[in-house]
Amino acid sequence: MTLPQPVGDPHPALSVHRLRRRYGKRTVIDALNLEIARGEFVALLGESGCGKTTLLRAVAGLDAIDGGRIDAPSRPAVVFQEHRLLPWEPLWRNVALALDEAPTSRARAEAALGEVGLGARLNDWPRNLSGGQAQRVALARALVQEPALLLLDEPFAALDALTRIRMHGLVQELVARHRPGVLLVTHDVDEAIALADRVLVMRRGAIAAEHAVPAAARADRAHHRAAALRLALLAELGVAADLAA
Ligand SMILES: Nc1ncnc2c1ncn2[C@@H]1O[C@H](COP(=O)(O)OP(=O)(O)OP(=O)(O)O)[C@@H](O)[C@H]1O
Repeated sequence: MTLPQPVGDPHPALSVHRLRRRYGKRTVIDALNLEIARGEFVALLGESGCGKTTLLRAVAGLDAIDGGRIDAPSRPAVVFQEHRLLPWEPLWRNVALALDEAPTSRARAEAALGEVGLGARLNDWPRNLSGGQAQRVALARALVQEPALLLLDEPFAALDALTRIRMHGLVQELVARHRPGVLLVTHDVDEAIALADRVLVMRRGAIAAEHAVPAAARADRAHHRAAALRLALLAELGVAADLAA
């Protein structure tokens, strides 16, 4: 007897089926479907107000939904645009608190801070950190939980260009080591191409387009395949092609 073959990943990091979210009478997310495999990096682009943050907050369990289903194997970890560190706790405790006071939480927090290059600052305070360093702590706090799904809501948007490039390198390293599924919300087309395996374009509350990112485009932003993808994404985002040159 031949059994039917399963479709897609049998144990995805995230599965969203016909999600709906309303604010009052306005439908902001409408019948949205999304699946992210373990170890897959997905970037979500879309013009302001199309519903990206609403989707991310629903997936994080921070907001109610009005219809459909969200399945994730465990609680996702989230990094926001602001670091959201507790100013009265030293860095190691800011990270350890994500582990609900497990007996090993201090050692694990220290290891996680080491991974983001802050192993020498364990007892320092959030007020003494630069914006990039604070986002490193936020990343350590997310990854120490060993999440199956990592949600990144424009985590580099407030950083200067050089720090942002360094953070891209760090995130690539960390994701390669920990292999969570990742959903990155960003406004930056180049950031999406540099980091993601797959880029989604959201429009009016649903996924309107989807592109796999060729490895050559990810590795080299000057590669012709990166340029072609960039133009296609900008066109889908409604940015005129002459601006994209
Ligand atoms: N709490 C709320 N109450 C009412 N409307 C809301 C609320 N939160 C968001 N909205 C509306 O829902 C729509 C989607 O908002 P959302 O923040 O998800 O967009 P976005 O794509 O993340 O935008 P941006 O890129 O500017 O962050 C917007 O029109 C917004 O005004």
